[in-house]
Amino acid sequence: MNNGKVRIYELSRELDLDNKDILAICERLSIAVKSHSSTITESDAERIRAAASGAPKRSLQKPPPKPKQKPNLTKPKAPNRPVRKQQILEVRRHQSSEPNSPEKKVSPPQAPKDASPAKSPSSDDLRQPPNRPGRPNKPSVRPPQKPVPRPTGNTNGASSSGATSSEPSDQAVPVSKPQIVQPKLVSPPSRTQAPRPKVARRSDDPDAKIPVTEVGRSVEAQDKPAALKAKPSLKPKPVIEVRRPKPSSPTADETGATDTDTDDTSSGGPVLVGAPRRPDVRRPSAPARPPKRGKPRGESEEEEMRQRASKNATKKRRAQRLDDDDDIEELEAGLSGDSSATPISISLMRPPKPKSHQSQAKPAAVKSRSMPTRGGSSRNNRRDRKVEVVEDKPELIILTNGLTVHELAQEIKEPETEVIKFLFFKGIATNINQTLDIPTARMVAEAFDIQVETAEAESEAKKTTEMIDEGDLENLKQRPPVVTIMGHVDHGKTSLLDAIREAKVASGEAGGITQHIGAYHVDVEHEGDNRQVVFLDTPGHEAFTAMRARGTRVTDIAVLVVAADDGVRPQTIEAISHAKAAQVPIVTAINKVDKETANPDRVKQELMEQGLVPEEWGGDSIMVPVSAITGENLDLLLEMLLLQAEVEDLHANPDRLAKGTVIEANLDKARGPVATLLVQNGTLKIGDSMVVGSVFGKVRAMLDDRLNRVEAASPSFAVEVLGLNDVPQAGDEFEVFKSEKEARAIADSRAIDQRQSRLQQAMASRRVTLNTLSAQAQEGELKELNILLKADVQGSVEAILASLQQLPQDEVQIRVLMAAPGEISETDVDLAAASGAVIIGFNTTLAPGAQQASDRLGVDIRDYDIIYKLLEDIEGAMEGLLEPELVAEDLGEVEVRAVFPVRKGAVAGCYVLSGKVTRNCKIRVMRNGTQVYEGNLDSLKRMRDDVKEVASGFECGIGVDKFSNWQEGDRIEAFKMVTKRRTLAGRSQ
Ligand SMILES: Nc1nc2c(ncn2[C@@H]2O[C@H](COP(=O)(O)OP(=O)(O)OP(=O)(O)O)[C@@H](O)[C@H]2O)c(=O)[nH]1
Repeated sequence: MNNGKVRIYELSRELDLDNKDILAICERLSIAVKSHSSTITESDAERIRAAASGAPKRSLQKPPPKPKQKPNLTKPKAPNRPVRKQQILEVRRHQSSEPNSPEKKVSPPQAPKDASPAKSPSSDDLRQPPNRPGRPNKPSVRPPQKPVPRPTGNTNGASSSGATSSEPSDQAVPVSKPQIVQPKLVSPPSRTQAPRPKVARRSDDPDAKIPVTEVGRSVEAQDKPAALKAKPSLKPKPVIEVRRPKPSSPTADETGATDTDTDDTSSGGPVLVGAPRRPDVRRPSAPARPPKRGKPRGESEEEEMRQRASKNATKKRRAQRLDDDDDIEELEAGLSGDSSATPISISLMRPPKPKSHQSQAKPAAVKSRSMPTRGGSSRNNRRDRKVEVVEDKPELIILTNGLTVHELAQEIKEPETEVIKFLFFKGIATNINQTLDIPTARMVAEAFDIQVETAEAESEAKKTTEMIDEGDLENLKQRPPVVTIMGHVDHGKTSLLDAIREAKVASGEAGGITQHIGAYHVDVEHEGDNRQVVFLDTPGHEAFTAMRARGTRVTDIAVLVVAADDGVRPQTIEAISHAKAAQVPIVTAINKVDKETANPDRVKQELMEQGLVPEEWGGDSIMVPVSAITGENLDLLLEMLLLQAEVEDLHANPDRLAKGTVIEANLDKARGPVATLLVQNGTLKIGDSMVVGSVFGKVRAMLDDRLNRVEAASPSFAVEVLGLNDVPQAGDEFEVFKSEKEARAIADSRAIDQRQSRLQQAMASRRVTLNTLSAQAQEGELKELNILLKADVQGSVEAILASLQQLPQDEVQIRVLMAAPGEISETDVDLAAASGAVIIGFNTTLAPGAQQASDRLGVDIRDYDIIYKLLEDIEGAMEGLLEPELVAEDLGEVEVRAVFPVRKGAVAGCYVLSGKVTRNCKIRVMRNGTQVYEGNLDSLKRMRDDVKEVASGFECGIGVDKFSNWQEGDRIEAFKMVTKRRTLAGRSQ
């Protein structure tokens, strides 16, 4: 002061203001001053003091809670004010962050231009880190700072120790570079006590979880805009640690669950300050991905991360919408074994299709058609190119009758063309409307790997059980056993049956007269009861197979007759097979034990080889040594049959309409159609309306085997029935119906079916005929070789047929009338004779009578045991059917040595070089290697005489009517045309 005057610069020093600030105040207060050396009155000085008291001071280092944040007031005035300079540096560093920095997004500050500090190494160091995206802000190197009191007055005395100390101090602190972190602004003391919420909150990134850590607070203060930091009332911004959401717990993430997330430290330390935050793009667990094109690496990573997060959120929402979360989880698990990485991986994947789409993607019915092994490659190629909706091929079809090619193709799910093609290769020309019989249809189906069962076979298997219905179960009563006698020829079947009948039937009948009706029932005393056994009388051996097969279907027990002196023979084995196939128990009668040569033990031994082990040898097969002549053990045999019947537990319901089987049938001249019916269930009565096969009948009369008229026939009894409209076939089933009308309707229906079947068979037969009468045959171009093939086994048959197909059949066609395993029978000879066929046997024998028949009918029977010999003969036979061909046969060679003109022309004087030349032979005149004539030799002379031929080494004269241009040196080739049998091989060349 000076005489009540105060100079401006003194006042500025007093007020710690710049002179120009004082001058400005003076100007504002209209105090006339010129410079800082001007004087003013004390009163003006007071006014200035008062005015200056509201103005900001040059230093911002004032104690909290009143931080000075105005940039224009924080401009450093001198290097000795590092605190202010560092404060400004801090503000500038933050404001100068890159545009994409999250800080700017959160609170876009306006960087104060005047806050730029003077360039200094320290400021440079501090400026760099925050501007690098993804780079940690090094919060850990900055200890939590406490407010530093604003330095007052001289700051030169500031020591570095004070700067590094974390203790609060009221003294001015000359801050060295590390201390410039201005902890006061970042963490005011009042805020250090603030509770630190442990609640993670969601940032803009829905997946980010934001726990709070104390460490990050200093970082927050660093990065916060200065204007924001200056707000006294500003609550402490928590340092936010962005953690990756747990991919395996999307639900918790969605609901903001925090208890688990706050403990997760695997994703790295704090990376961003303030909220909202973005995820740390540098977290270690994030998969390394190449930056996208056209974008800076950091930016692309950030964008990619954002997209991933968005996709992930979308994915989760989709997953929640889907009912089946398991699919999503499975997909996620399948995509990445590391659950921590699944969110990103999932987001990059196509979302799983809904299940409905998946099921439609590969419908079961649609498949690429693969061809069977048969057929040409062209067909396969065609099929491979198209995808069809096909049904699965059946493994088994059941045929009840013949069917057309079209129907069969539908059954086996194959194109008609394939069936037709297959049959064509088998030598059967068909079209889709032609009917195939069951064997042919079976052959076709089996060629396409489909098994075939016929209704007939099915009924055979069920025959014994189908006779009893469920309704019969309550009324079942014991019935006599039905017994069939089987065995080899002359082993005594008839004798045994007669012996039993005579002993058990005739004895009780007047005169002992019985009638052959194909079945007999005998009375047997068994354990005090009068029991009965019904025997089916098998026909003669010529029809043994069919009737025995039928017999076993209706038979409860089979009596196997084996002659004790002959043992097991082929028909014995066949009978065993039939019985076993029908699951009929066998009781063996070892017959003729009365003979001296009888050896029952040998028979038993042989039977053991066939699987029948006698009881006395530890097996379960009943074997009774009997004699039909002496009657020995006949009672024992019957006893055994009844015991076996008890084991079989045979029952039927007599209280119902009858069902059964035809045993025999014939047309009696006096009585009309007659059939022996075996009642297998129910009771057959006079007047019953029945259907037998396809024949209607009304029972007019019934006779038993003792010529007794009977009114009713109970189960297991066989009766001869009169009253049928037609003769049924043995083996047909019969059934009684309640009303005649119903029976007639069913019979008519069956008759129609049967006629249709016959018609189909006839058409099938005619089809073969049509095949032979092809156009070529009609024109005489096609010849046929009819063959009837019999072989030992089916495999041989097929092999031979396959070989025959290999033979060329362009002109001569092989027509196989029948090919089957088995011996050559008399019937085969008849068929061959009727068809003009040759019988080919392979490893088989002739049935009795077949040879005589073939001799009588002139049928050629060829037997082979080597297949190539068979084929050779077949080929020879085919060649025999080929038209013979004319071939030139050389005779000799003649040289012309002189030409003699004659009246009509010229004759050649020749010399026979080789061979011979004959009159009327054919010649070729060759001149210099060229043929100049070919024709007949008309005159041949030796000397002046006509001769028939001239041999080699002699001269001769040759004249030709149509050729006289002879020249010396001509060569004459003499030859003749002969017929030769053509061969298949030659023709085929
Ligand atoms: N010694 C003796 N001879 C018997 C016996 N049984 C049958 N024979 C004789 O054996 C021969 C054949 O008897 P069949 O009863 O005709 O034999 P089969 O098995 O019925 O013959 P096929 O009807 O042709 O199959 C006859 O000459 C019988 O006399 C027996 O027990 N002892």
